[in-house]
Amino acid sequence: MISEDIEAYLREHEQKDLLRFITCGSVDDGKSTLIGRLLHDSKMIYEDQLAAITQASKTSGTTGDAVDLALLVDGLQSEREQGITIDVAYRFFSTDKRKFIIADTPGHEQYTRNMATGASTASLAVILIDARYGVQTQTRRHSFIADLLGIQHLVIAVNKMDLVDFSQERFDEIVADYREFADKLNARDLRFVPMSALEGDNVVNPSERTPWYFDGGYEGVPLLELLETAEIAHDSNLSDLRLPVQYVNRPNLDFRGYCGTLAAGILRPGQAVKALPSGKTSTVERIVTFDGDLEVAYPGQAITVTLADEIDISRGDWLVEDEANIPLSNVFEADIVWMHDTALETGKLYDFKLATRDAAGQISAIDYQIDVNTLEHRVADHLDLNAIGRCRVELTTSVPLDDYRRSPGTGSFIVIDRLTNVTVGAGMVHQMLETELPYEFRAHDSKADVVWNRSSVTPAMRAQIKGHRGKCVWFTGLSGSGKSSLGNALEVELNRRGYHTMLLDGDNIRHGLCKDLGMSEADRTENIRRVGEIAKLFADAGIIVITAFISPFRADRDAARKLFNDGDFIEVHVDTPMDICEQRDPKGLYQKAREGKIKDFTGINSPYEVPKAAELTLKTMDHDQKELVNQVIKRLSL
Ligand SMILES: Nc1ncnc2c1ncn2[C@@H]1O[C@H](COP(=O)(O)OS(=O)(=O)O)[C@@H](OP(=O)(O)O)[C@H]1O
Ligand SMILES: Nc1ncnc2c1ncn2[C@@H]1O[C@H](COP(=O)(O)OP(=O)(O)O)[C@@H](O)[C@H]1O
Repeated sequence: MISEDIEAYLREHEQKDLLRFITCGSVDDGKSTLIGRLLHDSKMIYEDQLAAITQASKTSGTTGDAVDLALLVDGLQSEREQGITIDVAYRFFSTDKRKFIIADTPGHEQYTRNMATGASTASLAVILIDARYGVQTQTRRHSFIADLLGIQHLVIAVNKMDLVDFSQERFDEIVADYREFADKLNARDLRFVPMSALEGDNVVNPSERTPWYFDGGYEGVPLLELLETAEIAHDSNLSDLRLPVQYVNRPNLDFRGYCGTLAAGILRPGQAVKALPSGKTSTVERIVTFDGDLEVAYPGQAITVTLADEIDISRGDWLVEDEANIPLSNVFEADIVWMHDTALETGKLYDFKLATRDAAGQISAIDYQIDVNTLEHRVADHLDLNAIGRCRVELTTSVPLDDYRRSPGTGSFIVIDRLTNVTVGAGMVHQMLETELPYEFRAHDSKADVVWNRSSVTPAMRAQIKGHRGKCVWFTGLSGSGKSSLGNALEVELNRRGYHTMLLDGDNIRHGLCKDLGMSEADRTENIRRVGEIAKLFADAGIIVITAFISPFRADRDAARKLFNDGDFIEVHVDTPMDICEQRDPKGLYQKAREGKIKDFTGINSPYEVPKAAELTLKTMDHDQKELVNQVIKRLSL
């Protein structure tokens, strides 16, 4: 169609959606051959290029009589690698269903920064594995970097299947290995394809040599189809409106527009918005673009917005929903990829560009460096080129910020050397440490002067030495339901298996830490708050904490849960019916309560709010203790 009706061709292409992906692997894994094949089989190679590589294949190719498609890509690559700065090579191709941009970066460790750059705009990563060697150090490195940059779709292309006789057994083995490692990643969509890029199996066309790939257990589609159908529409954050203002457009006195790329959320005229950090509110009147006004704008679109009121907004400010409550922060944790030969220095003044805002600041501490090959955490006092570390950033002014995983556009930044103006690092915000509420919410309280002192040994490092992470198993249930007995049995079993544990039990804590508290609702809430904090400290020390408290209120349990990372707090409802607890009555408390001698007794004259979303519900009537303990251990996934 290109030659017959170029206009129609372009129109058709404009309508198609675009997938940006990154290919991770080295030439040895068959990466260049794979890219060459995608370009070739989707007819994106010019006739003269094909003629040239056909000729070159005869003289310098490695594929015998067949055309060596790797030459197409490697020709460019060697050129690039001679240069001092190796950028990311972007290649374009398209099929009937989608347009694609491939970010092609070299696979070696010294190109980590290039890979991070390529990955930062990609929605999907193709991770190449040589079927003969399986999951390698570099597979883990590539997957980790892709994951760090928030890529949610990983396609694991097990290449060179022709060299292992298209063995399903080998493929299964690699898939199992990879899955075990991928447990540590956040990516939510993992696909596996057995392939031979060289011979064309399962790249564009389904291969007859892997019938087992198509009969159920696996995706059963070639790589290209996976690329064409990967569900990326919902990857971007459509719920939190974020428009960082790039510049204010004032061509004449009648028009004032705020220009920027919508980083997250959906924007329509009429939307009530608030500017940050000022907190001033207004309503969107028009969404202006080069091609006319829009009724709706989506993330990634460059727009100019006009507002109903004249409020003071400048470059770097954000427009968000008027109801949004976004704290301003000047101290935060971030993962930083260092991109310059001169190492990162803590305490040195750098410029930071956060979305459209410029701010000065310093990297005040490096919590740890992540070994990109083993994913282990190490103590570090500087970061060399290509190193990645979890750092603490302190800006000289408070700014609105997002967590990178929630909104990459407003949760990332670059670090700039103030003297040379060169970009030396890129970062992803992980956590706000010191926040203040913007504008009218600000209040002064005496506790605001307390700073959070950090230790150089981090929870991750403590966990590494212990051989497991700290977690919390939170038993909740009526008095006499069996919390203490189960907690005790669980601790015995975990100890037997070599885990480091600590049991916190209601009766014991109330003799010491909480001896000032009674059984009123307020006192129970304070009791559980303290227990939650203590449990968190133990977990940070790398210990599996088991708590056995009635903890009757849902909000209190949820507050404890919030102290932990996702997956590290396991709420276990010991669900024993009230009449059974009352029959057991080991301490005679139910009887006393019935006689009116105890006021506020849980279940009788004080409420117990049954968990709605506990990780586990245990029926002590139906199973013996050993079985129940095993259920908990299984759920702990240690
Ligand atoms: N009024 C009243 N209501 C409930 N329980 C009472 C009360 N008074 C004393 N006890 C004893 O205290 C234990 C409960 O303490 P907790 O710290 O687990 O309670 S709470 O979570 O703060 O609600 C509880 O222990 P368990 O039976 O092991 O649950 C009781 O033995
Ligand atoms: N799984 C179980 N099946 C039957 N009885 C149990 C079970 N777990 C505990 N019990 C009995 O119930 C009583 C209360 O157990 P306890 O662990 O002290 O509960 P809690 O700590 O929730 O008050 C004890 O007499 C104990 O022997």
